[in-house]
Amino acid sequence: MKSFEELFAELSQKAATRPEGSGTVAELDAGVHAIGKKVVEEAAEVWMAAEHESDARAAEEISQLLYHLQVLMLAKGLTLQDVYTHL
Ligand SMILES: N=c1c2ncn([C@@H]3O[C@H](COP(=O)(O)OP(=O)(O)OP(=O)(O)O)[C@@H](O)[C@H]3O)c2ncn1[C@@H]1O[C@H](COP(=O)(O)O)[C@@H](O)[C@H]1O
Repeated sequence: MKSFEELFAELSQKAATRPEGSGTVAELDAGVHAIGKKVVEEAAEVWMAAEHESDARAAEEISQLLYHLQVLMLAKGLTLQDVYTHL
């Protein structure tokens, strides 16, 4: 288990060091357009799980959406502070 901040730190490290086999690196290489499509797909899965599946499934889908949002932030060069400033 990890926090939002801990995941962002881990993904930032992956983006910088580009380890072999990292799905994050592959997704970053696919670019903003592809990552954006993944965000939309995951958001739809969150909606479907929240409406039709268990709370546990909804939580899992939400975690995946948060992951893909963080990858999009990294692809755009956005920091946590850039986002938090709007909360
Ligand atoms: N939290 C996540 C995470 N959430 C979702 N995903 C990715 O998002 C996909 C979402 O699953 P779906 O079932 O919706 O997708 P799918 O359509 O079956 O998958 P694809 O065919 O599109 O890959 C998963 O297959 C993962 O590729 C994640 N990939 C990585 N992480 C974490 O990110 C960190 C870095 O991971 P790597 O870069 O892979 O080392 C690690 O701590 C991981 O636990």
